[in-house]
This record gives sequence, C-alpha cells and structure tokens, in this order.
Amino acid sequence: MIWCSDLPTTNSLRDLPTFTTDGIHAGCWTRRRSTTAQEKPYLTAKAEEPRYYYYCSWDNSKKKLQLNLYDMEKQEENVCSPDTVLEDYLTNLESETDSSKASTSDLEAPKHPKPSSRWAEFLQLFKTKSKRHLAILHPLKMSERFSSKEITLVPDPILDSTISLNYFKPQWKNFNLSDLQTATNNFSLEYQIGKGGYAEVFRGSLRDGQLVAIKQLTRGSTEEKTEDFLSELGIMAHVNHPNTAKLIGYGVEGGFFLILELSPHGSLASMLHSSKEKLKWNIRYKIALGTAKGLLYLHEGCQRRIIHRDIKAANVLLTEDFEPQICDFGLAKWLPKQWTHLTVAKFEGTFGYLAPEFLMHGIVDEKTDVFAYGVLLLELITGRRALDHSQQSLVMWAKPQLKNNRIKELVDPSLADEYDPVAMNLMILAAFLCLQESSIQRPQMSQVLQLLRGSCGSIDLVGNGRKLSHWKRYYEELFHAENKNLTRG
Ligand SMILES: Nc1ncnc2c1ncn2[C@@H]1O[C@H](COP(=O)(O)OP(=O)(O)OP(=O)(O)O)[C@@H](O)[C@H]1O
Repeated sequence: MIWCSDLPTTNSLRDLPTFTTDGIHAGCWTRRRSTTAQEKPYLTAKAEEPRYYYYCSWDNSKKKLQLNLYDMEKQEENVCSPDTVLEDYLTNLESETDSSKASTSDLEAPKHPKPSSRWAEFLQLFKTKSKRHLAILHPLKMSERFSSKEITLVPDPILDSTISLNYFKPQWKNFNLSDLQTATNNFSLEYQIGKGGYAEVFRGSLRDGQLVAIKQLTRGSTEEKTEDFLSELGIMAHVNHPNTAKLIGYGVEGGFFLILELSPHGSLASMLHSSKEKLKWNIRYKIALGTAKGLLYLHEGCQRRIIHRDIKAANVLLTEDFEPQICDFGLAKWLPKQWTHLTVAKFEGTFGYLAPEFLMHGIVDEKTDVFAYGVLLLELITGRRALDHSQQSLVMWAKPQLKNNRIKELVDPSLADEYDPVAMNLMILAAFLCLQESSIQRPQMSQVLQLLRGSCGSIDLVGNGRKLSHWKRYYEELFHAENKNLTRG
C-alpha cells in the first residue's frame, strides 16, 4: 500500500508529497470509487485543503500504480505523480509476482471474478503475497527502493531518549485457517479469552509451541470488517515498543484474524476487577508508568503521531512480569504533524473514558488519550470500574474527593496501608491533572511521566499535604512554560 504524507495543497509537481509506504494510513486515507473501468482505486488521502484528494489507482495499460490528484472544485482528476516514482516499486512487485501467476492476476482487472468490493481486491494482495511481499511494504525497505529524488523519508524528531525508532520488525506470518483451527481446537469456547465490541479473542498454541492470542473480527459487514482489519494492521505495522502489544501475524482465510503474543495475565481490567487476587501497589505503579511510556511512544516517539482513542483497562495487556502493553488499535488514528486535532463524526470509544471535548465536538488529539489515561489511573488508585454496574461514572464520583484532597476515600480499600504514600500521591496528582475539563490544562504524556517519576519538583510538592488545586496551579505554570519551548517537528 502506498500513501503520502505532508500533502501539498496544490497540484504543482514541485509540491509533490513525500511518499512512503506504511501499510495502511488510518488517519486521513479514505475510500473512493473508481471513475473508469480501468482504474482500480485503493485508498485515497485527503489533502489539508479539503478541495483535493489523492488516490492510488492501477493503470492496467502501463501495468503500474499511479498517484492521482482529484480536484473537488473542478471535479477533475490529474495524474500528478511522475510514473517513475512508483515504477520502481511496481516493477519489483511485478517481477516478484510474475513467478506466481495467481498473484499477478490480482492486480489485473477484470480477469478474475469481480470481488464484492475494492477492499476485497486489496485484501487479495494480502491473501496471495507471501511473507516476503509483506516485507516489501515495510517503510525502511521502501525508502531503499524509492531512491529517486522525489522520495524522501523525514522521520519525526525523537523527543525522549527512552524512545527509539525501530524499523527492524520481524516479518509477520500469514496463517491459513487450518493453522488457526488447530491452534484453538477449532475456535472452541473454552479457548475464548476475550470478547469485545469488535472481536472475539482465542488463546492458541502454534505448531512450534508458541502461545498466541488470535483476534477474530466479528462486527459489521465484510466490507466494514476488511476496513477495520486493514486499519488496525496498518497501525500495528508501525508500532514497536515494550509497552505495546506484539503482532506475530495475520490471517485472511475464513475471516479476519490478527495473531498476537499471548499475555499470560490477560488484561488489566480482568486483573483489577475480576481476579480474586488483588493487584499489589508496586504492580499498579509499574502499570501506570509502563502505560504512560507506551502512550508517550504512540504520541511522540514512533514514526507517525498516533492517537489510540480507546485507552482503557481492557486494552492494557499484562506480560508475565506485569509489564503493561497497550493493545487494540482498532480505533487508532494517525494525525499529520501539522494538524492540531481531528474532528470525527462517528461516535466511537468507551463510555467512562471519553473526554468532554470528544463527547461534545468529536475532537480527537493527544489530550483525549490523556483524559482516558487519567481514568485508567483512577481505576488503579481506587480499584473501581470506569463505569460501575449502575453506569455511574468513576470520574464523577472521584472529582469531589480529588478536589477536597480526600485521599483516604480514594484509595482502594483492598490495599489497606500497603502502598507507598509518596508514589500514591504522585499518581493521584497525575490523575487529577489528566482529568481536567479543559484539554489545554491537561499535561502531555511526557509531562505525566516526569510527574509520576517524581521529577520537576513533584515529589517535594506531594509531601507537603497541600490541596490538589494548589499543585494544579503550580503545574499549570510549569507546563505552560514547557509547552512554550516545545516545537512540534
Ligand atoms: N494478546 C492477548 N493476550 C491475552 N488476552 C488478550 C490479548 N488480546 C486481547 N485479549 C483479551 O481480549 C479482550 C478483547 O480484545 P480487544 O480489545 O482487542 O477486542 P475488541 O473487540 O477490539 O475490544 P473493544 O470492544 O474494546 O474494541 C481484551 O480485553 C483481552 O482481555
């Protein structure tokens, strides 16, 4: 799949977008119908100026993909990308697919039976390409191939020394249905370990003994499932951090499957709310820190700016030694660097974790994740659910306690006195700041991490027993000063 970033707002060749390949861009790529019988559009991208759209199509006569610009105002389309830009890639792809007639024909319309949708066509590529072909889609590999002048990959700045760009991901495996059936005893119920709104998750054991979690998408029509699958896969292609879930492979036979490393302790939600054994304080603190690192990586550390949009206890998995891993990238969005936020019309996410600006205006940016992270901190502190059985919100319950510094009322009774009071106060302070109504007043994840670690004077502050509102003023000033110095990209 091909996508462009830093989209220009004109169709001048001088302003050609930077090309790279990333699997699927979930943020601003959108779907578009084919205009001629020859064209087989893939994904389109919306330029910053809403008037223009980009899309890739297959030119059957030239046997290559081309990038097109669609001018909404003039209602006309131009091929604005020089053919050579994509030629290299396609030539390579073709030469590799030539050996397999079946795969080549996937790109040649309309020889094979008409697929039900464009998505199905794209999916065919996944079905027929071997692991090797998927590796071709890897960003680093692509940058090597796209050595022509027009193509430059500009990595995001690394904002935290603990964050590293890691392009060297192991290749994913394409599992066929029988592999997955064998691994899960034919998807029997006793192997089911999770069920969300979009998917069912099964524990499985691969032939080599590796334990995996197999996520089968279940919600919506085939087209919707395909779209969700490609979107999640596209995001996961980029994500590689100790605090994000690890993808091993995928399957597109008999359904849509993502195969992940199995997290032996399941999700934080199950450990916190359903397990008889209560989570100890040091583990809760470790989970708070690790999740913050994972979220900071998504926001600032990986190649693209990613907003997760569904941070919650059920989407934090726990490894053997309780290292948290953020999972479920089904709603995640890529945000171009220049955009302040994204406005979405579709109401998605989980009640109890949604930031006020999203509920009211559909606004999505890093701070909507920060709010959800604040709710997750509250769950760790109190041991309560984000929404209890009578749908009462934890945030609503906790706000007066936070405001009036009623720390004892907040802390999970099951912890008794077995917690570090300084670390607990730091976590309460972080939760209080993350849950500010105004997104501007919420800290960035880098600031949350500093705070939790006790830097920036936070450790001295929490020791003096002052009200949270006093800390808030102090941090507002501190964050304000820091934000002024921070320049994005
Ligand atoms: N790698 C894994 N290891 C262990 N358990 C897992 C794994 N992945 C998912 N699960 C379990 O399955 C549940 C559902 O997974 P996931 O959140 O990916 O599904 P979903 O349908 O997208 O959920 P949602 O409705 O929140 O969008 C998780 O909460 C977790 O309990």
